[in-house]
Amino acid sequence: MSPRILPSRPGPTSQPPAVHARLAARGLVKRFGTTTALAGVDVDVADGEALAVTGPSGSGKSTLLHCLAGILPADEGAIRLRGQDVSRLNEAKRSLLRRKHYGFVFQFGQLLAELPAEENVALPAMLLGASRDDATRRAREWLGRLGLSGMEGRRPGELSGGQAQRVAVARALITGPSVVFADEPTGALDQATGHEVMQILTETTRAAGASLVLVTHDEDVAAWCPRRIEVRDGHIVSRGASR
Ligand SMILES: Nc1ncnc2c1ncn2[C@@H]1O[C@H](COP(=O)(O)OP(=O)(O)OP(=O)(O)O)[C@@H](O)[C@H]1O
Repeated sequence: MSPRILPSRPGPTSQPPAVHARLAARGLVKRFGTTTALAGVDVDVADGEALAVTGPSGSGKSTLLHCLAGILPADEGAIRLRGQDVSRLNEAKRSLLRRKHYGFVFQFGQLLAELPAEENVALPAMLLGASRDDATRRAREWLGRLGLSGMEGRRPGELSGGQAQRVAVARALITGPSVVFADEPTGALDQATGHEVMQILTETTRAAGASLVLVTHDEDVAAWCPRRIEVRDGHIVSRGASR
C-alpha cells in the first residue's frame, strides 16, 4: 500500500512532510487540556544527522520528542519516517514502530533495576524476535564496544551514572534503529561524565548509521550536535548550526 501524501487533518502548515528526510514532521500540534505544548511545529531530520532540540523549561521540547517518536499521538499535523506516513497509528502500531525503528536514551530510569546490564541490553532485541542466545551475544558485543566488558552481570544499581547511561546507549542501539531519541541524557551526570556520555552517544549513533534527536536545555550538550532548533512556547524560534 502506498503511503498517503497528505495528513488526514492538516496542521497549521499546508506542506506535506519532506519525503527525502529520514524523519519529517509538519504542523505538529499537541494540547494538554488548555495548554498548547506544541503550536504547529515543522522538523526534518536527515539521514544520520544529529539534531539538538533546545529551549527553556516548559517550552515543549519533551513533548516534541514524544510526538516525533510516537510515544504521544499529536493532535494535528503529519509525520513521515523514511517517506512513510506514521501520523495516525493506533497505540499498538506506534508501540511496534518504536520497537522496530527507534532507540531511546532518557535521563535515568529506563533500565530495569532487577536485570543485569546484559539482559537490559538484550531485551529490545528479544522483543523483536531474537533468541535469548543471539540477543545476549549481541548485548555483550555492544557492552564491550562501549567499554563495559566485565560489567555484563551488574545490575543498574551496581553501576555509576555514566556506566548506566552507556548501558542505555547499548540498549538503544542493539536493534539497529533508524533514529535514536535522547531526552536530557546527561541530566543526572556531572559535567565530565556528561561529556564522556555525549561523546559515546554521538559517535556510536553515527557509526551505527542512526539519526539522533537530542533534547537538552544545556548549551554545552547541544553543541555535540551539528544542527539545532530552539523551541519556545511550543514554537520553533530558531534553526541553525550549533556553535
Ligand atoms: N502530560 C501532561 N499533562 C499536562 N500538561 C503537560 C503534560 N506534559 C507536558 N505538559 C505541559 O506542556 C508544556 C510543555 O512541556 P514539556 O515537558 O514538553 O516542556 P520541556 O521543554 O520539555 O520542559 P523541561 O525542560 O522542563 O522538561 C508545559 O507547559 C507542560 O506543563
